[in-house]
Amino acid sequence: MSDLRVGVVGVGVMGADHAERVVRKTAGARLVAVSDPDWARAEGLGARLDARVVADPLELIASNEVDAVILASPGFVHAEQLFACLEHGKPVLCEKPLTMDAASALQVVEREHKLGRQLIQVGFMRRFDPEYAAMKQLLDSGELGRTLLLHNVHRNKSVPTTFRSEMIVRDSMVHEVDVARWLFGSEITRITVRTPQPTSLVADGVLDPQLALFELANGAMADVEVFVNFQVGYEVRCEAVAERGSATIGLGAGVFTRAGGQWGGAMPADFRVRFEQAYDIEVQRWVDATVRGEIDGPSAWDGYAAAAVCEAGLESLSSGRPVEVTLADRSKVLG
Ligand SMILES: NC(=O)c1ccc[n+]([C@@H]2O[C@H](COP(=O)([O-])OP(=O)(O)OC[C@H]3O[C@@H](n4cnc5c(N)ncnc54)[C@H](O)[C@@H]3O)[C@@H](O)[C@H]2O)c1
Ligand SMILES: O[C@H]1[C@H](O)[C@@H](O)[C@H](O)[C@@H](O)[C@H]1O
Repeated sequence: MSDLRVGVVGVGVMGADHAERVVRKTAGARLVAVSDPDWARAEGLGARLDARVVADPLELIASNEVDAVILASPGFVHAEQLFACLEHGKPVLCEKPLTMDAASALQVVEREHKLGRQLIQVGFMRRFDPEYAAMKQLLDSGELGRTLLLHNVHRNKSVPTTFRSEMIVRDSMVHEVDVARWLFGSEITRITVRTPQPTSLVADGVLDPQLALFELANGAMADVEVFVNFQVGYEVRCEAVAERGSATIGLGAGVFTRAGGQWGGAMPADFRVRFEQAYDIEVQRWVDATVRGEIDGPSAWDGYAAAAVCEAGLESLSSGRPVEVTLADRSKVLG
């Protein structure tokens, strides 16, 4: 069987990381093309990884030389590029968020459904992280009884100054939205986002950190603190509280002081370090499934459901009130 020929669209932080991963760590796949409006960036990476540089992302997607696409462009261009992937029958691993709002995400789900074949997998990589996966296995085993609630912490060392309050919901909190839906196997029906006084280390008007509460259809709840300018390092924790015990992931051992880049031991600087294994497993399983003509991970529906929750979250962020999540009827959309 010949290697899956992969093209990467958008080769900034995440796209360059995935391109490198395809070349160095993924079996059964070959990087053949990269595309980015920043020509110098694409050219540098293409030369280093021996991949063709294509100026127009849509041309890369349409190319007969590309079997499957990794989409790591900014979220606001995902919809157009996903439609192109569907039009050309190209399997695609699309970085989160699927699209910028629930309406366009639902259009993507519907367009894919019409094709009668799942081509889209969404980059909610935490599902592939060995710690999260072990926690899910434990909770699903029923050993701790029913899971009642989740406490989540999501902290980035810092983000670019272009990162606004809405992005904290749509780009960062969206991971906990997916984790909660996945761990509970239930939809989020209501979301409340509140903000304490913001850190003084960001521009005026940026509401960082944020605290959210998710209420799920099965009666469970999840809270999350998202703080994207924590200064110290990258920290993602999740504690599941069940009837007969709790399970926590993302903890180092011992000392609880966080200062000067240290917490017990060293803290990872960013998601590429903390979730390296998750990204590796995600891409390998996506390649293997694509060769079989399937997906093996979060679907377009998962991307849509997360977009719908984030949209309600943004409304709650501005009103401070709980907002019901409006979700299309899955059985009607997917038949
Ligand atoms: N799963 C994760 O943990 C994770 C981590 C970081 C980023 N992401 C996601 O990955 C995507 C990229 O984020 P990033 O941090 O790499 O951003 P980035 O700004 O570093 O890179 C984005 C790249 O896309 C290019 N670009 C701009 N418009 C484009 C277009 N129309 N077509 C193709 N490329 C275009 C930019 O020139 C840039 O090189 C986003 O969707 C983001 O949410 C996911
Ligand atoms: O785009 C990134 C990425 O999704 C990371 O996993 C998350 O921790 C960041 O907050 C977000 O900005």
